[in-house]
Amino acid sequence: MADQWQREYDFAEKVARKAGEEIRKAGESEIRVMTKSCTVDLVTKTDERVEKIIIGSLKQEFGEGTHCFIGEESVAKGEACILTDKPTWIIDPVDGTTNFVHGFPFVAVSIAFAVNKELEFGIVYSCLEDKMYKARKGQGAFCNDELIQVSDVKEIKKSIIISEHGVDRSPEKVNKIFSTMQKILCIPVHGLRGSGTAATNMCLVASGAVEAFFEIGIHCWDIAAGAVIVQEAGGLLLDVDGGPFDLMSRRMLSANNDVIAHRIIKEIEVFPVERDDAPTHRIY
Ligand SMILES: O=P([O-])([O-])O[C@@H]1[C@H](O)[C@H](O)[C@@H](O)[C@H](O)[C@H]1O
Ligand SMILES: [Mg+2]
Repeated sequence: MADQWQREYDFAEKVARKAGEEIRKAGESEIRVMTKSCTVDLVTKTDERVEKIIIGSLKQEFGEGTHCFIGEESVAKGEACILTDKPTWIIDPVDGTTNFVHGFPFVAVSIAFAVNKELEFGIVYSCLEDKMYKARKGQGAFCNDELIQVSDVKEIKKSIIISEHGVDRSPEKVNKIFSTMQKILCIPVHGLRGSGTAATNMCLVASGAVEAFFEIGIHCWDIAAGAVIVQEAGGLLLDVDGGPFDLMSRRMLSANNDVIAHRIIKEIEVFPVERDDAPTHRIY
């Protein structure tokens, strides 16, 4: 069916815009900060409220029980994080919570939709910049309705690379992250960056502002929507060791092309993380 999931796609954009408005308004008043797995893993009442608004609106539009949901704050409260073949929404209500708390101006709403474990579309609304990124499988990627494309740079020495350090601050992991960054910086690349939101980082790859973004320790809700947007903009997704991308593995490299991707992979010091769908999963 040609327009299958079109209603879901259109509605997701509306919901993302509404969620972004809520986040912008909430940022104008005092923000109540709480923590999750550790003292640097922040969450606010806005994260929880916006997730409820998104899931509530989707249930109201498409009916209770027709779709499954994986939402960052619902999983934090103990809901399962298992991707099945059923139509499933994968939601990060506030990607860049630390940015939101500090007033650092990159915060995104990330909404993806998967069927038979395949991503059908992704919406990333970078709400403080008012940039609506979206992509549907096979139909290109857009920012504010303009077609976007990854950069055509193939020389690593002419690239900008993004990585992030996440919230797990165990010294062995931090050492590996910074050792990787040092090696990449000294290739040398033009620069290293990080916006503080994985969803936005992926949109920066998709729109050609940077050549690659990788992270070990991200979650499916941080990257599901961005994954469609990068691919539809002509980029690729891989595991950080060069194997196939696995949404639930918490390991992801997105790049403009395979030359840049494989040059970065040579430098990445991989460390173990528990999968999102592991039965004993602890949230980081
Ligand atoms: O917690 P959150 O702000 O939704 O998401 C975080 C952001 O995407 C950050 O860029 C990334 O480095 C972390 O790994 C994520 O957990
Ligand atoms: Mg996130």
